[in-house]
Parts: sequence; C-alpha cells; structure tokens
Amino acid sequence: MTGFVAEGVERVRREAPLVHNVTNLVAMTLSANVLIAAGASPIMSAAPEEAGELAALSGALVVNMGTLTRDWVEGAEAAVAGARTAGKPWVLDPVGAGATAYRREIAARLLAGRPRIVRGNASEILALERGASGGKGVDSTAGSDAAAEAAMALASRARAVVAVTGAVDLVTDGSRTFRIANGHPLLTRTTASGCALTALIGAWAAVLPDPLEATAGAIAAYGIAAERAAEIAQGCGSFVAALLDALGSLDGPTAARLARIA
Ligand SMILES: Nc1ncnc2c1ncn2[C@@H]1O[C@H](COP(=O)(O)OP(=O)(O)O)[C@@H](O)[C@H]1O
Ligand SMILES: Cc1ncsc1CCOP(=O)(O)O
Ligand SMILES: [Mg+2]
Repeated sequence: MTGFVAEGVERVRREAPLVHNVTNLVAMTLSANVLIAAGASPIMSAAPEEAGELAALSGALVVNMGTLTRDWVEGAEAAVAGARTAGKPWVLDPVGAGATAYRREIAARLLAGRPRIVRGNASEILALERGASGGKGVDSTAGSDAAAEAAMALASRARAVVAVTGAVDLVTDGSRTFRIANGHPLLTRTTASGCALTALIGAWAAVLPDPLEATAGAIAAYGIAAERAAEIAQGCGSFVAALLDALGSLDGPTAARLARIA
C-alpha cells in the first residue's frame, strides 16, 4: 500500500529533479531548502524571458501565487505555457485564494492552464471551487473535511489531483481518495510550510508517473519529517532546522513504515 512512498523518497534522491518555482517572496528560501534536503534541485524564477528554457530543463513546475504582482502573473503564465509546451507536470498553490477577489481571479486564470496537481488549505480549495471568500489571509479557517466535496468537484472539473491539507490531509483525483494522518501542529506555526510542501510535491511529480501517488507520498514524507523534527525541536525556530535535517535523513523504507495513509 505504501510502496510508492518508499519509491518516491528514493527516486527524488537518486534522480535529483530540477524543479522550477514561480513562487512567493516569503516562501523562496524554505521551499528551496526543502527541495535540496529531499535531494532535488530548485530554481526560483518568475522571468517570462527564460520560462521556455527552464521548462525544457526542469522535471516539474510549481506556481505559487502568495505575493501577487502584475509582473509575477506575467511570469507565471509564461512558465505555465512553457511547461505545457514541454509536456512537464505543473503544480498550483492558490495561496490566499479566499482572501481577495484579485486572488480568486488569478487562481481561476491559472487553473485554466491545466495544472496536474492543486495543493491548498481548506479555505483555498473552497474559494477555488465555489468562488467563495473565506479563510484568514493565507491561513485556513476550515478543516480539510469541510472542503472534501469541493476538492472532489474541483478534481473532476479541472481533471487534476487536488490536495487539501490540514490536521488530516485529503488527496483526490475525483474518484480515488487518500487521507494522510502524518504531520505536526508546529507546521502551522512556520510560515511557508504549506508552500514548501507544494514545492516538494513538484519534485515527486517529476519522478513518479501517477500524480495521485506523487502528491500523497510527498505529503506523507513531509509529515513524517515534521513528526521526527518535533521530537527534538525546542520551539518554532529550531523546528525549521530539524525539519530540514529530518527530510535529509529520511530513507524510503522508514517513510513507508511510518506513513499513515488510508
Ligand atoms: N493541525 C495540524 N496538525 C498536523 N499537521 C498539520 C496541521 N495543520 C496543517 N498541518 C500540515 O502542515 C502542512 C501545511 O499545511 P497547511 O497548514 O494546510 O497549508 P498552508 O500553510 O498552505 O495553509 C501540511 O503538511 C499539513 O499536513
Ligand atoms: C504570509 C504570506 N503572505 C503571502 S504568501 C505568505 C506565505 C504563506 O505560506 P503558507 O501558505 O505555506 O502558510
Ligand atoms: Mg498556503
């Protein structure tokens, strides 16, 4: 059942995929460090001028709309076009989609570019599927179960894998659904922890052919690393360092054994 978790951990480390991130100003460093700790290579760029070349070089693209500007939107749309031309999987993180009408408009535009995977918290997935405002800025005010129906509807409509993260994470392609119970509340006290997870999903999508398994496996591995980090962390600061250490030392069989996927 969890064989794909071991496979994903090992293949990311062995194949070291390059992941192109068009991400936000808060998430840049943590996302790059999470990718490196897991064995992948990050590049952060929102320049439309190099989007096509980066798509050809990369295993996957991650688009995260956390700090929106007109220039960013232009860069993201060029990157999506590049990934589609190159046939590379791309992952959307609709940060704060419930917060403002502008975010909902851009999220809907990006969704039309056919992401293979969408990862957000419950408020973001509800906003994306139902056009509803909600959440508290970039944070969710709902649990993942509240967005389960919206996630399935979004997955079917967008023909994408949709992940709703929270205390329990839900991953669905509209017909098959996984629930993942790994993780730790200290993640909610670390800015950009969700963004960095989306970046990691990009690395898994670059090496595993099934986007449902890539998404569920990356979420489980990240949650396991968080659990191990929390055992030694003294608070939110040392937790981040311990999370990177734990991701770096996680091996495939251990990840498969500790994954709580139903
Ligand atoms: N209450 C919680 N307990 C354990 N893990 C959590 C909890 N809330 C979120 N997580 C984990 O934190 C990570 C980021 O998820 P989330 O907080 O939903 O994203 P975002 O930061 O985008 O709002 C995920 O790995 C998720 O499983
Ligand atoms: C605080 C903040 N503001 C804009 S993007 C961002 C980071 C959000 O990170 P996450 O979605 O992982 O909590
Ligand atoms: Mg987020």
